[in-house]
Amino acid sequence: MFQLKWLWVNMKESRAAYIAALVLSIACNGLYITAPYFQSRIIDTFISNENAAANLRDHRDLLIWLIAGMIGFTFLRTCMQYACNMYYEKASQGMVYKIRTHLFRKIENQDMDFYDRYRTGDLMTRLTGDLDMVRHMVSWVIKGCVESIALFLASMIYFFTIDWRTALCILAMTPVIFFVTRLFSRHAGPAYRKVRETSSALNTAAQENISGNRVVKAFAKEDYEIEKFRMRDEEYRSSNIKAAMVWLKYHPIIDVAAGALSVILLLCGGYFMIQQHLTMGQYVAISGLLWAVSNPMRNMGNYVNDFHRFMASASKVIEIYYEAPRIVDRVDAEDTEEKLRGEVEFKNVTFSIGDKKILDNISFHIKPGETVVIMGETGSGKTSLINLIPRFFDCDKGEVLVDGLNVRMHKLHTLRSSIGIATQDVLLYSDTIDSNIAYGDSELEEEYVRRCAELAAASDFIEKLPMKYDTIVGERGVGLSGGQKQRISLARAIAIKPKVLILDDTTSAVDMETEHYIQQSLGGGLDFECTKIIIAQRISSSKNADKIIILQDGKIADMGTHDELIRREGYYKQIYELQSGINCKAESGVGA
Ligand SMILES: Nc1ncnc2c1ncn2[C@@H]1O[C@H](COP(=O)(O)OP(=O)(O)OP(=O)(O)O)[C@@H](O)[C@H]1O
Repeated sequence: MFQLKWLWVNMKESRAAYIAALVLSIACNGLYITAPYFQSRIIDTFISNENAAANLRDHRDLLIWLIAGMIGFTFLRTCMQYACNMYYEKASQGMVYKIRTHLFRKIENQDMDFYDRYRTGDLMTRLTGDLDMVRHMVSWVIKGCVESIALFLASMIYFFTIDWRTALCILAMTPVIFFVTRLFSRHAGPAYRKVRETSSALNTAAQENISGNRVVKAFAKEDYEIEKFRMRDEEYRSSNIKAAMVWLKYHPIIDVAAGALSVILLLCGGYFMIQQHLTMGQYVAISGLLWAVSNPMRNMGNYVNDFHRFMASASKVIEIYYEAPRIVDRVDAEDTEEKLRGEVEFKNVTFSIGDKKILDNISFHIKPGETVVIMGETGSGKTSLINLIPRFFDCDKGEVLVDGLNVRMHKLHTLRSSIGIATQDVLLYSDTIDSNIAYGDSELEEEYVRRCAELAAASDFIEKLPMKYDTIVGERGVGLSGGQKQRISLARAIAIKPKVLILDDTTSAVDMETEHYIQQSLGGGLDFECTKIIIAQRISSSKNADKIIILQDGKIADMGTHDELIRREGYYKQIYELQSGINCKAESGVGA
């Protein structure tokens, strides 16, 4: 029942409103017995009484009071019900708002590996469907249970005050309902957990499909994907049917038991009326209020259903709610704001993901303002290496230092906001080009945004777009070519005036001429001093670098300047010869 405790904790600010709503609920449902009470008094005094005509003549005031009471209490109950629903809504919306904001903050602050563990569709389900179920629990299920219990108790107390024998006969059905509901509850839990899992799988399939629609089209795999989605949909459908069948199996028993109450009343109530333990007015009052006993019995199954749905959803929400990132600010972290110069050093760094060693004993030093190019075969660990600088991951052994201070000792926000990264997978937001470059900084001057675009060789194509810098790019940059997206991503990294600029294969999709222009810009065009770490595969990118690091299977295979490396046998020399066509010429010479 941790889920219920968790709800209570999260209701802290809305607790008063919620308790007020619960109290009003109880009062409202208690008031349901007033109408039958007045009704029975009217019948017994003015209709079925042998002196009814005389009573009507002599006690007209009483009749008026009884009718006024009936209308007055009904009106009061309606007003209270209105206020009560308002409080429920306010409390539940307030609580869900708080949980949703907290969840989103949690997801935002998670480590990189969190996003490997959870799929986007699943996270979306937690933020939407699951949270809605939590709200449903607060504003509907608990409300319904409290109202049902209040109604049931108030009616039963009223029945006992009328005639304990008839009340006991009606109460005799309760154990049957209780037993059946318990049996149902045991089977409903697993069924609804399955529904929750299949719903998440369905959302994930839809999300991955929609975001990967280009690949689907490119491979003409629409039918394959439709079939895959249909299977998820089928699983979701059958899990829902199975859960519904559990309820359907028990529902008739509960319904028959609740319906039997009318027969019991007819037989027992009729008998006790003949025995003069009950008056006609009292019989009518019990009969008129019988629904207040049978409805809660019927509804119990629905509440149990919803309760299990809530338990399954709340468990998923709670999992993320308490998920703590491992990479956080240390208590003794230094605030190095304004002081960073851009010096980067790796000292015997080893890094693994799971059991797999990705980087092994890496050591190098980059002075502020230097340009360093990292090269190596695909999968050699280049991206993993640069990921350690802004602490997207922490290394297992050794130290990564920025300005002589271990990155773990920097405040995360200061460290990351001093590093500009243009990642390999370019992500643009469905917003204007201007907003994408000035990402999250509405104060950034338009002039400066244009300057950054110029440095990234993006201004020419932006100026040709229909709305120029106000052109809205589609989701993830749809509508732009790969090279155009890369250049906007580069402009965005430059716009924060970083102390360390990291480019992960950022110019792989641009033509040689544009790449040359970008190199010139980065070389002397920036109006701020920064260290550049560039992952590249082209010799044209590394020729003028202060240092080139060659990675091979997570180890530094070689390091030096362009001139030094082409004099040595190895990966760099091979790449150099390949790209400058030396081998080809030699080969063609041999063949001639
Ligand atoms: N999240 C991850 N979980 C497990 N292994 C990973 C993960 N990310 C990377 N790897 C592994 O780490 C190794 C290095 O990957 P990395 O992306 O750093 O290489 P890279 O040199 O940048 O490759 P590329 O040039 O293709 O971008 C690869 O073998 C890869 O499979």
